Formats: sequence, structure tokens, C-alpha cells
Amino acid sequence: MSPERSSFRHKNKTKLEFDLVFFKRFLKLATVVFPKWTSGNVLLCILLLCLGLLNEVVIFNIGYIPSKYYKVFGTKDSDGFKEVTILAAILILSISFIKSTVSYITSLLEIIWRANITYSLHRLYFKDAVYYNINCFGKVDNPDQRITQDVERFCYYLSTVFAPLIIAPFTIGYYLYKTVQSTTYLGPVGVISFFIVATIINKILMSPVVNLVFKKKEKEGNFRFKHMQIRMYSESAAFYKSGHIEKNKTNNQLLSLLKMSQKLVLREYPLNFFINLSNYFGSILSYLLLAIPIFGGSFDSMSSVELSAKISSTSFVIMYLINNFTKLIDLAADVARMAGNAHRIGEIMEELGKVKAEKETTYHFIENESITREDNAFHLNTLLVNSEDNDSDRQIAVNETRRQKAVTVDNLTYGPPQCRDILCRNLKFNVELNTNILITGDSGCGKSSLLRVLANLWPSVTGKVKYHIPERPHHMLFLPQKPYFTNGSLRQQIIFPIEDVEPPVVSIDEDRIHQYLEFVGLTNILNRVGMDTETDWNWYDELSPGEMQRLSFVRLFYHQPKVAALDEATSQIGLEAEQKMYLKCKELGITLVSVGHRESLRQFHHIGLHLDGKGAWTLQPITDNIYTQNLLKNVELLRDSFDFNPCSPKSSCTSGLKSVVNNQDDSVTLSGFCTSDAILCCKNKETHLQEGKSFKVRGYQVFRSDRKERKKGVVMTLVRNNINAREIKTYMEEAEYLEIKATIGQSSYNIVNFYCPSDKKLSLDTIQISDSNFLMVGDFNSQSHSWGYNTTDKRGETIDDLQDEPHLILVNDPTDLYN
Ligand SMILES: Nc1ncnc2c1ncn2[C@@H]1O[C@H](COP(=O)(O)OP(=O)(O)OP(=O)(O)O)[C@@H](O)[C@H]1O
Repeated sequence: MSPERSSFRHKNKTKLEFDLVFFKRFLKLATVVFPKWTSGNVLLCILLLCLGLLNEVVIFNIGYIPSKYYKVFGTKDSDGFKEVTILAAILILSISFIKSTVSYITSLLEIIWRANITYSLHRLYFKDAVYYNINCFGKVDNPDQRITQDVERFCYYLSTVFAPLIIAPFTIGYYLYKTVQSTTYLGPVGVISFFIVATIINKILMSPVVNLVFKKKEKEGNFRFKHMQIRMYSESAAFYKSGHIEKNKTNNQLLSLLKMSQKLVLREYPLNFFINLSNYFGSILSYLLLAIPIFGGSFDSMSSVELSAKISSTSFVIMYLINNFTKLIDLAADVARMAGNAHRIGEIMEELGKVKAEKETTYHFIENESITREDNAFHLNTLLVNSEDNDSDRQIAVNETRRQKAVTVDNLTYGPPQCRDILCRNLKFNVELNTNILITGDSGCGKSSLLRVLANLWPSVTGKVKYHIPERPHHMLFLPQKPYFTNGSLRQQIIFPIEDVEPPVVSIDEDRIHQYLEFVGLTNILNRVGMDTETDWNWYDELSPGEMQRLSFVRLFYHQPKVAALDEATSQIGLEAEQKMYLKCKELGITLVSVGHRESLRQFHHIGLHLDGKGAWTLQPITDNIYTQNLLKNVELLRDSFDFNPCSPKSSCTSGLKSVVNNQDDSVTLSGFCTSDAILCCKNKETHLQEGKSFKVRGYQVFRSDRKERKKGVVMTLVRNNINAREIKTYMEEAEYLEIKATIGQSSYNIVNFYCPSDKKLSLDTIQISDSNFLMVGDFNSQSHSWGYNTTDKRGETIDDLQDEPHLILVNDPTDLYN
């Protein structure tokens, strides 16, 4: 939150005064400061009260010591002198003990109160990401400063005024009684009237001070924030050589603070003037009060000696009473500062309560549902769905899933909180395990915002997000656009957001962490800082942006959540590293919801969600990923280069591309080979070749299966001569296929050339699908929405099912439907 924004938030604020609102807030704080009557805190206050009273008694007696010395000196009473000296020594010891104990208890109370208030604020602040909402959207400025500094100042001023305030009723009561005894009603009435008038004037003078203390605190926060900003982004600022601009901006913040401080001291001036006036007026008030009976003739009957004695005794108690009242008036300045701070804490407490309540009303967590395979499958290559599509059947097609659902986004409309802009309307989709989703769209269209809504950071306008998995790090983890690191050791960064155990447990995790650090290329960091060294630096200053992203991936690999939301999590690392990270996620079975602009990300995702930023969206299977494009290109090359069978039409030679590609690490290499100028392999069906009749293509090895009874011939695969290939299976019972193993570089690929005439059984169960590097090309004589037909027939369903389990990817050339 920028300082400008924080001051904007306060433009419409009502004036904060020493009024009812203050008393309400103060009472609320009192319940936090004194949670129970029996708490140690209350006992300390009682002890403080007792010591305060004792202090008054001792001071009172010390006041008599000089007169006692006069007396013993006057009578040359040496025994009396010793007694007075011993008494004086005891009183001095007592007062020293009492005063230092009072000071100790006051400081102790200050610490306890600060702890109580800060813990209470932390409880509200760190609950359900309220800290995020209050910092981004809350209506109070500088929450951090309120919690760290204003609470400290409030407790300091409270502890300063607390002891005098609790003792005052007792001492005032005692001296009132004494005054009544010696002066009848005149003394007390006069002193109380003085106090009432002084209090009213004080209240009038204090209110603007309270408001200015509040505003000064805000300016202090803004000034500190500016320095914090420079501290956090010093390198970026230095690149811009922006020292002079930042100096001006920081000086402006300082100027604004100084102006406010000036205003405050100016407003404090009349208050201090009145406090001093009250003090000195109080010192002669006793004589003014005595003047009334003296000049009124009440004491006319007394002799001058009696009158002197009367004046002496009466003025003594009145002065003591006045002194007690002026002590209270003296506190006015501190009370004003305490009130200013109390307003700031009270306000943030109220705001935290509001934000927390709002969060609780928009929280839609659903406990793990039992999910049957039947109702949870997702047709990967299902129909394209978009926000304008009102055909419920088509939408059902998308939502009709056979995979395990992790998150359901149901009719979601969202936009920035407290803002009328809508970023996306009526969004519907499921996040399903093993189906990666890529969210794309222009900058500012609401991609990250969607993740914010998924993470319950932003409320939805309508619709909801349902979680079918718990929102815990090993089920669902978010890697935000700006990587986050807490203070602490390297291990603590990796296992975050789980807390480390003290001392760190050396377990199998240790090996895993080392492995992952090595995998992402961060062993240098481990060597530099060690695993458990408590660092006192800021991780943001120590790591490069790319390293921060790599370290975030170590965190991801460590937790291995079922679902991870990655917000441009690879934007600072190269394509090769990006591929490594994504493939590792696949290996670890982490389903990804990624936000990103890079084209290279498409290959790792199955569904694309595109947002236009104006409310519209489209959800589309990603079939034009890199592999597909390369393979389709390959088909084109194949068509242009060869006509293997002069008897059959050219198109049947290549039969479009209805293949099933197993998307594993090395497929990139395979697709690379396929797109190279040389065609490495190609397949054909219905060769029209007679059994045993020789057929050669220059530069290629020919693998074919012939069948006597099929005039049209069967399947044939051609492989470049320089590739090591061998036939590993020929199947001819119902459908017919030929499987070869081709070794390219370090990798081997199983390539199945498949053909099933329409009158034959599909026989897919006879095919052994290997874990990786598996390519199946064929004509299945079947129809499915998955490859662009309007209907799905039985065979289509069977083929849809085939891809599910081993996570095959169906690649389709939509322009060649018939074949
Ligand atoms: N805290 C916020 N308060 C108000 N508006 C916000 C806030 N955060 C983001 N926005 C606005 O919401 C819109 C969507 O922001 P979002 O961060 O989702 O964009 P994005 O699509 O992820 O963009 P990019 O690709 O640049 O990261 C933007 O117009 C942005 O200004």
C-alpha cells in the first residue's frame, strides 16, 4: 500500500477526539489489556495501587522531617535528633524502594499490556489472510506501524498516567476529608470548582491534540514506508539512478511529517500553557480561598496568633488537595497522546474484525468428497466452451468428468474487491487431477485475480469455488507471481508454509531436499548458507529472481501437492529449465493450473482457459501444442514426399493423423526428429500390396504385415535406414497392427501402426502401452467429439478411455475429419 493511497483512505475521515468514541475504544482495549480479573496483570495493578498509596504516606511524612529537625535543634535534643535522623533514613530508604518498585512494576505492566494487545491484533491479523485484505483493501493506513509502534506508544503513555490515575481517587478523597475538617465546605467546593473548570478547558484544548497525534502517526508511518520501499527495492532504484528523485520524494514525506509535528506542537502550546497556569494558580488558590473568610470577617474573633495557626493548617491541606488535582491536570498532555494512539489501535481492531467477518462469509471450503470414477472423467478433447455458450449440453460435456475433481469453479463472476469492474463472468470449469490448465490472456485481464479468487483472497461477485481437496500445502499449493520467502534458514524456506521443528529433524526429507536443490541447480546456495544456518539477511537481497523461482519449485517438489497453481512461476528462468520444472511436476503427479504468457507453456497443459479481461472467456483443449504441430507438419511432409501406394488415393496413404502420443520427456526429441527435413518414419494402411510381394523405398526400412484374405493389404511402417529399428509385434486377429521399436540416440520409441476395419473388433486390450516414448498412429474407424465429430460412438468411447489411464494425449488434425 503506498503512502499516497493510505492518505487517500483518510480523506473522508471524521475528526478523532477525546470523546465517546475514544471511551468505547479505550474500554475495548481495557478488556484486552485485562482479560481476566484474576490475571497476574490485575494483581500487579493492585500492588501498584498499594505502593502508590504508601508512597503518598511516606512523602507526607518526609514533608514533616524539616519541621522535626527545627524542633530538635531548637531544644538541642540530641536523642530527638538521633530519632529524627533514623526516621528520616527509614523514610528515605522506603521512598527509594517504593519509587523504584513502582517504576519497575509500571514498566512490567507496559510490557504485559503491549504483549496482550499485540497478540490479540496478531490473532485477528494473521487469520484467513486478513493481513492481505487489510493491506490491500482495508480502510486504515499503515497497519504495520499501528501494530508495531502505536501499540508500544499507547502502552507507554498508559503506564505513565496509570499509577497517578488509580491513586488519585484515594488521595483526593483523603485530603478532601481533611480539608472539610479544617475549612468546612469552602475549601473543597473551591478546589473542586477549580478542577471542574480546569477539566472542561483541558478537554477543549486536548481534543485537537488527540486528532493531530493520530495524523502525525499516520505521517510517521508514511515516512517509514518510503524508507522501507527504498530498502526493499534499492537495487532497482539504483539501476534507474533515481537517488535524486527518491530523495525528493522521501523529503516530501518528511516535510509532510514535520509540518504535522509543527501543527501538533502548536496545538500543544495552549494545552501546556493552561497546564502551567493551573499549576501555579493552584499554588495560590489556597490563599485565595482563605481570603474569603478572612476578608468576609469569619475569623475576626481570632487573635493574630490563632489566625496564623489557622492559615498555616488550612493552607497546608488545601495545598495538598490542589496538588493532587493539578497532578491530574499535568497528565492531560500524556492522556492526549495516549488517546491518539488508542484511536489508531481501536480503529485497526475494528477494521480487522470487519475484514475477518467478511472473509468468513465468503469462505467455501468443502470437505473431501468421495469421488467415483464414473462421474468424474474429463474428455480432454471435448467441445470448445465459452462464456457465450448457453447450450447446457455442451457445458455439461465439459463438466462431465471421469477424472477426480479437485476444484469446481461454478458460475464464477469476479473483479477486484471494492471496485465495480468485472474481470470475468459466469466462469465454469473443473480442475481435475492430471489435467493441467493454462490460463492465458492479456496483461491485466484477470489471470492472477482468478488465482486470488481460487485462493479465497478475493471474494466472488457471484458463483463460487468449491474445493474437493483440503487447502493444505500437500494438497493445494500456490506459487505466487512474486516469490515469497520468510525469515529463517534455507530449510525453513523449502518447507514453508509448514513450520520447522526445533531442532531440525534429519530424516529422509534431508535427501529429498538435497536432490531437489541439485535438480533445480541451487547446490551453490546450499554450500553458501548451509541447510539450517539462521540467516540474518533478507532472502530477496541474496537470490536472483530466477533463483527465487527455482527455490519456489524446490518448495513445490518438497510438498508435492495434488494441485499447484503457478502464477508466471517460470517467467525468470530459461526455456530448458522451465521444461525441466514442468516435467518434474508431471513425474511427481502434480496437477498444474498455470498462468503464463509464454507459448512454450502450452506443451505442458491439456486445457487452455483464455480470458479477455472484459468478462468473456473460452475453455479449449490444447491440441495444437508443439508436438501436435510438429507431427502434423510431418504428415504434410510425408504427403508431399511419397506416394507409397500408387493403387490407393494419396490421402489414404497418410490417413490424417489420428494418433495417440505419450507425452513424455523424450517426445520433444522425437518431435524434433520428425520435423527435421528427413522423414524418419511413416505409416500406411491398406497397402494393396500382395502377400510376400517385394516393396522397397529408397533410404527406408520397410516393416509390413500382409494378410492373404485382405486384398487391400494391411499395415506398413517405413523407418529411415539410419535408425535402428526392429519389429516387436504383429497382430492380425481382429484389428491389425504392427509394433516396432526404434532407437534414436539414447532413447527408444515404441511405434504402433494400427488399423481397424469397421467390421472388426477394436482389440485395444492386446496393446501393451509402455510408460514412456509410446506413439500409436492409426485409423480406428470410430467417431468421437474428441476428434471433431458431432457424435461419439462406442468405439470412440473406448478410445477416449484408452488415453485416460496411461495419460496418452490424443493428437488430431481437425482439417482431415473423414480420415
Ligand atoms: N489489489 C488490487 N486492487 C484493485 N485492483 C487490482 C488489485 N490487484 C489487481 N487489480 C486489478 O485487477 C486487474 C487484473 O489484475 P491481475 O493481476 O489479475 O492481472 P493479470 O491478468 O494477472 O496480469 P499480468 O499478466 O500482467 O500479471 C488489473 O486491472 C489490476 O489493476
